[in-house]
Amino acid sequence: MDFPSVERAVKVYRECASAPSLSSASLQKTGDSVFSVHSTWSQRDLERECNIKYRQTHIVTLDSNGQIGDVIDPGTNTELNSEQLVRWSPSGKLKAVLRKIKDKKGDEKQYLEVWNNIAKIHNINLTALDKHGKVYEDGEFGCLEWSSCESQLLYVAEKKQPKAVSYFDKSKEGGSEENPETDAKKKDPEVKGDQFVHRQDWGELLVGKHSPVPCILNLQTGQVTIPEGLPNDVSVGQAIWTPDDSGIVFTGWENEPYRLGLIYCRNRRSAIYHLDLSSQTCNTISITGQSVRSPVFSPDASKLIYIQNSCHGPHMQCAQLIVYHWESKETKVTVDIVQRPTEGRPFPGLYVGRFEQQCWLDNETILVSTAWRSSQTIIAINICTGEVTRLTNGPDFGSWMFCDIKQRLILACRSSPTRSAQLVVGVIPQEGDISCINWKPLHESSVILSDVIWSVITLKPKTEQGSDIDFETIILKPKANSGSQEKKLPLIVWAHGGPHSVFSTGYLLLPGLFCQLGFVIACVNYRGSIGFGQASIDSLPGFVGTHDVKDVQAAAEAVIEQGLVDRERVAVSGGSHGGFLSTHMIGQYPDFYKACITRNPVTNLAAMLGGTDIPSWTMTEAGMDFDFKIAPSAEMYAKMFNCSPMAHIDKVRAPTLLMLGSDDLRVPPQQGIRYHEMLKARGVKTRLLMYPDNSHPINKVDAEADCFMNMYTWITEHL
Ligand SMILES: CSCC[C@H](NC=O)C(=O)N[C@@H](CO)C(=O)O
Repeated sequence: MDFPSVERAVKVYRECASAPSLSSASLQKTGDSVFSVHSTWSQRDLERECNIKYRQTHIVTLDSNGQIGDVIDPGTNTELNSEQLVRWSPSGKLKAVLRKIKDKKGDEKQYLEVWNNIAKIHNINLTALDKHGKVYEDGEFGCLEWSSCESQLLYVAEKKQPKAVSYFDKSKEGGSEENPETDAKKKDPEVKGDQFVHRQDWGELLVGKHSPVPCILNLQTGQVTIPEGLPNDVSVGQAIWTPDDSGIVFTGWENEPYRLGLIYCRNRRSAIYHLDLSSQTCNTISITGQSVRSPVFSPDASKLIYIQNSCHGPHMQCAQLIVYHWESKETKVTVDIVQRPTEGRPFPGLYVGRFEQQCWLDNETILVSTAWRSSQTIIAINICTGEVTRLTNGPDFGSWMFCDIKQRLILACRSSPTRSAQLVVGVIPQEGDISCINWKPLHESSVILSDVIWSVITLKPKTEQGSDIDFETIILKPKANSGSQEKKLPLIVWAHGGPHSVFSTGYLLLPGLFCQLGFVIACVNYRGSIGFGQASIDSLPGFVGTHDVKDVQAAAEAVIEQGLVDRERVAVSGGSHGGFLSTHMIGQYPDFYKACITRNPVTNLAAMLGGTDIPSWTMTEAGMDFDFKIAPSAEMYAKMFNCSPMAHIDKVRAPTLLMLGSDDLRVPPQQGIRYHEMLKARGVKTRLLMYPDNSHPINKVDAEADCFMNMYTWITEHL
């Protein structure tokens, strides 16, 4: 078959990959019925080989009926290159900015700035103060919070460690014997012989983040303090002020007995703490032995909410929403885990990482985005009754991210497989059905794939698979061919990672690209994906390599049955656990798949146990309980090996492209390297691409673009 040329693929990549993705967006009230919307975006710059960040501002007015009036785009897009965190003060009059700048010597410095509407009014060189290490700007621990009186800022930074020196460092000798007291005052404490002590960090994408502590900057004095009374052996993150600024509340993750990688893993043992700043006493608010996160106070300060799920088992789970009454200290589960959604009660449960800073519609209702089958949807939760109302459910956009709420004006970002991100605003009705929102776009999507159509099909596993849990597949088809019988198209079957994650019907870059180039794409949300109830998640551990494999195959067959696809030209793709599935598919269905492309695949769970930052994952997914002190037996290793793609290596015939990130701590590159070597030794065509300075996602701009072109040439050569 004639595939579009490589030049055409480059052109399509340039177009589709130019779609910016939203980093953050917030609403500010700037006058009577006038709001400004500030959004920051990230966009690939193929010429500079980096992601650029820029800010966009829109003005939204409300009419006399309180409905959206005008949307004004003053056209003030500005590139940002040094802002790490931005936070508006409660009054909206001040803006705090954490900035990272390289000095003349090339050393990185962090500054905390405060701006009013005219100019910068404070600039504190945090690096020079030397009270702590780097400030955390990530989505797991990071925070930047104004006290209610707007005179203090709370953030999280790496705890300062005593300087480690050699026993043989002569420059450290001398002074102390002559005048130990004055010398000690001059110098920070030094520890001899600790230079090479291993300090464990929080793993993949959190490298160098070991021991976060809360830090308070007093804007009047310019001084930073690290509060006393913090619990031992706990990593502090997501810190907020108590309503009267007398204390702080934060999430504390246990460091002991050792840290397990945190990113994509919402099952780490943690607790919500309250530290009283004057008495320096710290108490837990949540129950122990759970995984909790994201504490937020209600506007009237009477309630604190947070998210909770088990710290055992799968790495992503359906969560509970907990309400803690600040005065009475009573705790209530207001939204519980949903095992199986039903037709009458379709809400599949909560799958939430962190609440937005402003998530309260009023003192009873919060707004949050969550996975809902194959979509990402915004829901309103009445925290007193636990009632859940779905606010977004239209046919055109499958992914809705809640951004901010001011009064009843809601800001959201939506996308679909054929339309890249678009900011929208709406007014939540004061009375009646709160889901009746007239959404008004602030701009057009920057990329529209007009040659692609998409749909979602629901599939049930066959009876012999002993389960009645259904699953879904998102199908992308080239429009030109979608109704005709003329020429059958090649199919790429795509499996997501996790395994407990999900493809949502938002903008999907790689599937969209291949569809633009004439492929039918099936993105399979096999059983175990999030958004389908906890029973679906729990059905997979112990059956990886079987249930998920069968679901992926059933999805491929179902798409073929629709008559559009040539069953002789089917390829499979996926990264991470999706790579585990891709390599399983070519091992278990060697006649069916004609090519395989895979990113950082898990190929042998037994071998991965000793190399990954999350050894717990390998045991859990193989169906065994993880314990921090477990030393697996030969039987356990056998179990892990037997459910791995490597156990099927002798049957593989499909040409296989492996793309590996050299710095991946989650799935060590050796997983892919060994698989590649085994294929080579068996005479199976294979190619391995190793991307330096890339980790699990392989998302540096040049690497990602190269991955796509190699995927395209590999598939077109072999289908
Ligand atoms: C021990 S790594 C297992 C696979 C990994 N799971 C969690 O980190 C994975 O599949 N990652 C996904 C993200 O969820 C990916 O697509 O990279």
